Amino acid sequence: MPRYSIGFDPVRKSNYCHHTFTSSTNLLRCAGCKFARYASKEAQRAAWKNGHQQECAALQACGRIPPATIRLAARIYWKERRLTGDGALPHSIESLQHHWDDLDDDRKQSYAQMAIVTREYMKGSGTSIPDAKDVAYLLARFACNNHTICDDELRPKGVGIFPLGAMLNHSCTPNTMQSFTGSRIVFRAVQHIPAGAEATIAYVELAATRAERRAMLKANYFFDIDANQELCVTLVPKEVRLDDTLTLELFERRSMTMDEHDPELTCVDSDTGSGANVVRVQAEECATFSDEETEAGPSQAPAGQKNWEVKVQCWGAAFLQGGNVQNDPTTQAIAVAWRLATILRLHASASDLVSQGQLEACDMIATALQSMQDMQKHIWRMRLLEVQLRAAIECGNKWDLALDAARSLLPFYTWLYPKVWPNLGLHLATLAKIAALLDHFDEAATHAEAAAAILRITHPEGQIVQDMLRLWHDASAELNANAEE
Ligand SMILES: C[S@@+](CC[C@H](N)C(=O)[O-])C[C@H]1O[C@@H](n2cnc3c(N)ncnc32)[C@H](O)[C@@H]1O
Repeated sequence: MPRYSIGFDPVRKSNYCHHTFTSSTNLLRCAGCKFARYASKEAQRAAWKNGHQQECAALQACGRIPPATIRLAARIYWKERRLTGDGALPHSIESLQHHWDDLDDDRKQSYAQMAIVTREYMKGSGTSIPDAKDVAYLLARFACNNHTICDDELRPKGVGIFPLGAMLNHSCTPNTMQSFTGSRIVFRAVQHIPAGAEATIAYVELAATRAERRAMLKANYFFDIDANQELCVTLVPKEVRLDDTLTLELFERRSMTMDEHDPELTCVDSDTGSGANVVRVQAEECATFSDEETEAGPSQAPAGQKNWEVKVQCWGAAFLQGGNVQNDPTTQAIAVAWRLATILRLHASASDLVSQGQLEACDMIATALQSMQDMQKHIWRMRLLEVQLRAAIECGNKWDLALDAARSLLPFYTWLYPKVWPNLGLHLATLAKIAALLDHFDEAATHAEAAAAILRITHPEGQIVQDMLRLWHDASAELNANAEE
């Protein structure tokens, strides 16, 4: 099955080959477009045959680098024209869902404009140009079917269409994950899958509330995780063990009921067990507040002003547990919403500061976390801690703070991700490294061992597995030496 992939721009200071997607410190630059980079002469020759010949001419004529999706669309046409000679796209691409009829007018318009840009760009190659409508549909297909090609630490390198991989449906409790070996997509089982079961992946970030995941899936993939529907599913022909790579062959139409056991995330503190009803009481409450803080407290934002929209439904409970909620839910909800609006504002400002390398973010996050003492299992506490961890690592001298943030994040990730999942493995690896740096060898050994156990499955060829095994070994040796003293 052919695959189509394109690298992101070099402005991201990437050091990977545009054909094989392997990293190298010694890349050859294309003498024509001066954009594409290759790990070897062989890779360069293969890329040339796979569409770079036309791409190179188009890039030179264009004078700037178009966005990755536009380059990918053009590349597919060039590659397929070479294969079929008539410019028609193969059935494996044509049969991918585009959901055109579900798109609103703005999005249709946006794809139509991108199609015009794609055609303009393709003109520079001297080849014939596909119909604008076909290009717009192809771009719509990308949105529901493409995969972001990432490195082992989940940093994006490029984008690709893998027609067979695009057959996998979404589940919030997936049994499979995708990873990349060079430009190849590989699906690995993250749990035991019996023969005949459906293979599923996660289309969206799993560390999100159910309401957020549902909204993202509706907006981008046009289905509702609450609705049972019949659709084409990908089956696993024979039993797959936990760390096996999947062979996907069978397709069948089945009714989907996969979301029944999807855990619902709320901020309800499971220790107290209270508050669950409050979430229901407030289920439809939604308040919009001005971004400006006023002494009078929350106020409805004037039209046109930047708003924070705060949905009370998924987080009101823990905070409200002490209050007499049944008597006055709306007042209570607005008070909570106001507090959360402040937290969201601090989170957004601190994230901006960290991206710009400014380190006041740590103090800002500390203030926001302080105001969430009574919301221990709240999703926004997790997000604040994530920014705090990034900020503390960026500082380079706040390792105690980084360790505290990483420790506090672990229960969230253990709770939200499947037991074997790359984000969980990578977080354990970060935790192990920080603990080792601060001479907490016991903790470093425990987390490095746990990280290696997960990453061995999710990244079997990754250097990170070797790093974790070495760290585990070294930290254990330090512990033994300390015990003998
Ligand atoms: C990448 S395609 C997956 C393959 C798709 N089932 C097909 O037959 O072409 C993504 C589309 O599949 C459908 N889909 C994927 N997961 C689903 C799910 N859990 N429930 C309902 N529809 C789903 C949605 O229409 C979505 O836009």
